[in-house]
Amino acid sequence: MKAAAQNTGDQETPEFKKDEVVIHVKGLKKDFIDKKVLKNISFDLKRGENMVVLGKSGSGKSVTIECIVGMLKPDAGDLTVFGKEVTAMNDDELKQLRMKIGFLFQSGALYDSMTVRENLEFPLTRVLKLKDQQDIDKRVEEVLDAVGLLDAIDKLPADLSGGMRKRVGLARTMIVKPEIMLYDEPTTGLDPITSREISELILHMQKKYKTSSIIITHDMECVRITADRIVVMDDGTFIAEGSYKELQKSANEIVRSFFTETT
Ligand SMILES: Nc1ncnc2c1ncn2[C@@H]1O[C@H](COP(=O)(O)OP(=O)(O)OP(=O)(O)O)[C@@H](O)[C@H]1O
Repeated sequence: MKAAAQNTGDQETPEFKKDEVVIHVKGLKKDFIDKKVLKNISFDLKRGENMVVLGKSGSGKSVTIECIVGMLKPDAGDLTVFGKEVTAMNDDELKQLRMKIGFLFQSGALYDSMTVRENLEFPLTRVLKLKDQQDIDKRVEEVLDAVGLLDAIDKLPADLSGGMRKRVGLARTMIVKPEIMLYDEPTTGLDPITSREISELILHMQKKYKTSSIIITHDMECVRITADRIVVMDDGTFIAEGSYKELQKSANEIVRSFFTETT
């Protein structure tokens, strides 16, 4: 059997400034009426880096991401994306920001009545407002090739497996070449082999498009394959940070509990 790919942190063609910070978070706090959800979150995401966030259900992972894209307003702390304070952005600036950030939701969220090609054309014509059909065809074919699904170009989502739909969802997000990718449980609901394929694809897309990513997952195989760096969240704070190998040996019981099934 082929050995699974693993993130070595090496970039194939480092055209970008090494160590450039794309997301800077310091002392982030967010309360809801009866609950302090984010108590003190700080991290920097660097260009081209895959950062995995591990944490129990309800620890505040999704709330952190919702603050980053300006869907939720933090109560305190610094939060800059590409050097700009998110909380100070107006609607236009937020719209611009969101064009540079791709989300991959659990469902993949494809339009059922559209073919794969039409699903992929949609962000090009609606978001990027492209008109040149040759350019559109080229982009659609390139991204489908990257996810290994060129043969499925004229199929409807209903004719694809769950793993294939997830691949098309990833292709549809990547087609606008977002500089930052946010993955919320990308392998949930998939069998182990398909999960591994999706994880390897996330790694492949990082290398091909030089994206910076935050990956929320409980799938430790996905963590092992994709992560340059892992942060562990518990009760609204980060309690540990390191590589897979480092955290696997952690003395902290909560941190180690994530790794017990795979060691
Ligand atoms: N809009 C909201 N209003 C009130 N409470 C919220 C809101 N969004 C999230 N919460 C609460 O914040 C806490 C953290 O939620 P969050 O979705 O960030 O957890 P999570 O770590 O992503 O969990 P999971 O792994 O289950 O997705 C939960 O107690 C949740 O109920």
